[in-house]
Amino acid sequence: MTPGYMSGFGNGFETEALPGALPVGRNSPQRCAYGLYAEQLSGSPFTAPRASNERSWLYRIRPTVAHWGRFQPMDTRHWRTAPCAEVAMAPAPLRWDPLPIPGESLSFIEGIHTITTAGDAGSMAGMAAHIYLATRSMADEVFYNADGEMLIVPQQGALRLVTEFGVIDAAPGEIAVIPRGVKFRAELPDGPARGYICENYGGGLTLPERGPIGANCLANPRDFLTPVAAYEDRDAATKLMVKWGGGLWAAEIGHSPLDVVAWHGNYAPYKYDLRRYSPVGPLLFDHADPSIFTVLTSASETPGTANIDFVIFPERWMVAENTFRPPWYHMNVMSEFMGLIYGVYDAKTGGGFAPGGFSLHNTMLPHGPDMDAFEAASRVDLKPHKLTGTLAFMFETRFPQRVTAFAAGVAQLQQDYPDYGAALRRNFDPSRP
Ligand SMILES: O=C(O)Cc1cc(O)ccc1O
Ligand SMILES: [Fe+2]
Repeated sequence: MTPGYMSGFGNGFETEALPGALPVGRNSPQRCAYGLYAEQLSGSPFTAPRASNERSWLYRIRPTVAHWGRFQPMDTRHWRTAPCAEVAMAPAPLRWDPLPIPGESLSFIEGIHTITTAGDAGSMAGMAAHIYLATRSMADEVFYNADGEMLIVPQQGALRLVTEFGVIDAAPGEIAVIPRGVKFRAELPDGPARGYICENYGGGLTLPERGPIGANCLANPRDFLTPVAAYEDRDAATKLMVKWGGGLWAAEIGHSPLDVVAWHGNYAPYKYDLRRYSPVGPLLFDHADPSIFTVLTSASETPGTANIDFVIFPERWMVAENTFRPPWYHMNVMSEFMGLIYGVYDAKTGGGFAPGGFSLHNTMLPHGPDMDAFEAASRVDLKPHKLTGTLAFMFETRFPQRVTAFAAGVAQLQQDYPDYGAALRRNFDPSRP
């Protein structure tokens, strides 16, 4: 089965898997078609301004209260939630080799390994950066996250996300976003899978303003795809898992809660192919701030200060004249978690930043190109040059990120990375302007 999608970002969508399942011109008829129940899922406060007001109406076989049970606490394994101060780490740049996918049986949920947490989930501010390592499809298990929205970045192996709203297939190079409160199961159509997750405790991810860029380029709304309604009518023992208040809880219920026959609204999961991103950049000289490559942003209450920016470093032409083209050396009030989906990242050509690996350049910690990248970029003949076959990304947040005990202790933490700066040679010669 190939999932069907509707195009557009944040549209008021409507979709029905059975004809006439959606009420016409109203949300709550006295009796819904086919004996369905109507249920509203609100992603924003009822009174949020129109531009940020998010809700959908779901017409389902049973309302969520009937999918409910007595929840028992589950082992959270390697999943952590902010605030989480497990270890004190000296200020240093940090980088990890890819975590291998283990041989043991791990579902998408069981395989979540938190690397950093930031802010405070209870205050609905901040985020966590996770790696997922999955070896088995979820079967008769459904999950939803009350603590945050999940931005999923596959790096190896595809995911099939069977959600209440419909089915999303996401392969490396694509991303999928599951809003807070949306139930889903993750299946592995190609076998073992690895990738990154940004768990967003704050306001929902949305498209950034384009400002003087105008009406086109960057991430274009029509490239975002939301699934058409698809439902399961299945009375079978099912484990419903909920992440709530930093804990994981499970209840046994007797039916699939993915039973939404029709829905309408603007609060729904979606996917996006990062290769559709149309970058805009420096055409003559200098290196622009990475904010030009923002795909999605989660606003905070302070204008211009994102709770999270999701930024990519895609294939693109480098044309700037008399310019050091890779990222400059810098210190940033925002903290930067980076991952590499494939290829080579232009600031780290020394081989230490591998696809599937990740790095953390925390609040006000200095970082920049490694020695190989600096030497090559300062001497290269500056012809127009295309960076090809590369896709890196950054989860950037206004909050400092705290490393988990797992990430601080794992064998893939590169012990020598904090010293890469020391390899940069002194070139100063006062007699040579
Ligand atoms: O540190 C990094 O590699 C990410 C980054 C890239 C860039 O082009 C400018 C600033 C920045 O933080
Ligand atoms: Fe940076």
